[in-house]
Amino acid sequence: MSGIPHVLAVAGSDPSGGAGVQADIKSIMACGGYGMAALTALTAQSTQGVSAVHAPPTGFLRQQLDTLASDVRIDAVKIGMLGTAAAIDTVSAWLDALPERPPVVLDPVMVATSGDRLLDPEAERALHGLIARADVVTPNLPELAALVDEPVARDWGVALRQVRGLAARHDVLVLAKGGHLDGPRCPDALVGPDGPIATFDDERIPTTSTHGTGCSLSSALATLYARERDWPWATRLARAWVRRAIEAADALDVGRPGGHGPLHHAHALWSGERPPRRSAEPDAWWEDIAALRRELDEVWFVRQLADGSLDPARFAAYLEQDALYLGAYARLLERASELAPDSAESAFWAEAARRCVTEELALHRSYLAPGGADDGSSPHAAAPSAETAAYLAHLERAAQAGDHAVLVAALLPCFWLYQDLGARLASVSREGHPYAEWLDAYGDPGFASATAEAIAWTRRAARAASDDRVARMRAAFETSCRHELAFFAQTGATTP
Ligand SMILES: Nc1ncnc2c1ncn2[C@@H]1O[C@H](COP(=O)(O)OP(=O)(O)OP(=O)(O)O)[C@@H](O)[C@H]1O
Ligand SMILES: Cc1ncc(COP(=O)(O)O)c(N)n1
Repeated sequence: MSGIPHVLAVAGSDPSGGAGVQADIKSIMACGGYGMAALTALTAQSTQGVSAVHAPPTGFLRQQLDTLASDVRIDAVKIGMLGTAAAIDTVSAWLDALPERPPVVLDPVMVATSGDRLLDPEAERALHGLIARADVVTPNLPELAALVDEPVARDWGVALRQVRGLAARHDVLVLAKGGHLDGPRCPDALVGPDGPIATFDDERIPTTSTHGTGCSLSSALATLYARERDWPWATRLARAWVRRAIEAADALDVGRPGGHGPLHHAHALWSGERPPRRSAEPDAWWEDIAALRRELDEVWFVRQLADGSLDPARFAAYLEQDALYLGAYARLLERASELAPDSAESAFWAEAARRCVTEELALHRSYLAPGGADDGSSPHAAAPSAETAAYLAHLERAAQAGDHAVLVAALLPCFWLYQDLGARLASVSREGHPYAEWLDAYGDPGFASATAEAIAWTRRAARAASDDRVARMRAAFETSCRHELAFFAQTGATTP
């Protein structure tokens, strides 16, 4: 494979170029794929609406699909307007006849933005058969309502419930789209039978140029999935790309006022950007744990630490555990130093281990035993909690495996999550705040630059690693992040 995925749009034609296969091909190209199209229907359409629909015989649709598949490798399929139950059945039968079914994104087009119908009402039932053959379905809210036979959702909670019902019914992923909601936000969610697996929430862009957003998003998703092989990532990238195409739409001047103009599909291409792609490791891991990071901000202990209302006894209990943790963590940093592939990196981890003991543990001591002896001993002989023990056991296992790349990935969250949280906490520090010294320490620029360096060494290790080792690095990183969350939550599991 050349690395450029072949993406087939099975959809209708929109001569105005904003929706349908015209939008599909533009989106596929902009997202780094080779675009192909089999036509299900011709529409007479402009930015003002649809004036006629002509559907070729379904035998001809099948012939387009078979002729293509007998020659060209198809890496992903996007299905859009189908028009009739007969076309739906034709596409279902063709998918079943393929020796290997490629990933399928189904945009169940029923009604255009202009309000014109693009699917026979009696064909809605037949769509369920095709949904069961798709990997992801991308209905807008009115389409979703028709598919679950309920009124159109007016709030996001209802939409998510409907989407989950559809996902469970057909065991598919459903992308719930908030484009049709009222209000200033435009949320989307990728939902499986067990609930959301990725959620997104952006501001609504004030514009009438939304003709073809659904077509463009689903084509971008099929293309980016074919390249990235990860639905949440492909969704994130596709949404971000569509959003920028909506934002850039005013650069175009297509159609008379009063209609719905197209997106600017070439917005990034014309400014010389490469097609969207997933960020490199470990930045990709960081984006993957966005929900966990939000959860961390909401931990009761963190909120009360920030506003200064935290009970000092609870803070002391946390510090005792943290001191125990840091003592062991410093030894593991030394192990990373021993395993490092060169002296520059080795020096970094050794220095991090030294700072961990001399600066961070010293700060703990000053809180736990003001004026106490600075003899390097642990400030308190508390026993490790279950959370501390579990986190350290995970890190010890990574160290014992002797794989430098996996160990540094496991050690990284203790830098990164603290630095990220610390930067926010430092901004609320003020004179007289009971935990000012603590907040200031984590907002320290020295700690920020050490974190940046730890990220850079991990990035270098990931670049040199095999796919399999990168997967182990990622798992080690994510597990450490979950332990960090549990660690913060341990003293605040119950509100006082
Ligand atoms: N005004 C807007 N601002 C920001 N994002 C938008 C806006 N309108 C739609 N979107 C986004 O565009 C994508 C398509 O959503 P939408 O709900 O409009 O689908 P659709 O109705 O199928 O599209 P179409 O307009 O092609 O029928 C979603 O990711 C949605 O969040
Ligand atoms: C051929 C064709 N396919 C799909 C749509 C839906 O797009 P939109 O809802 O943005 O009008 C359309 N208008 N025309």
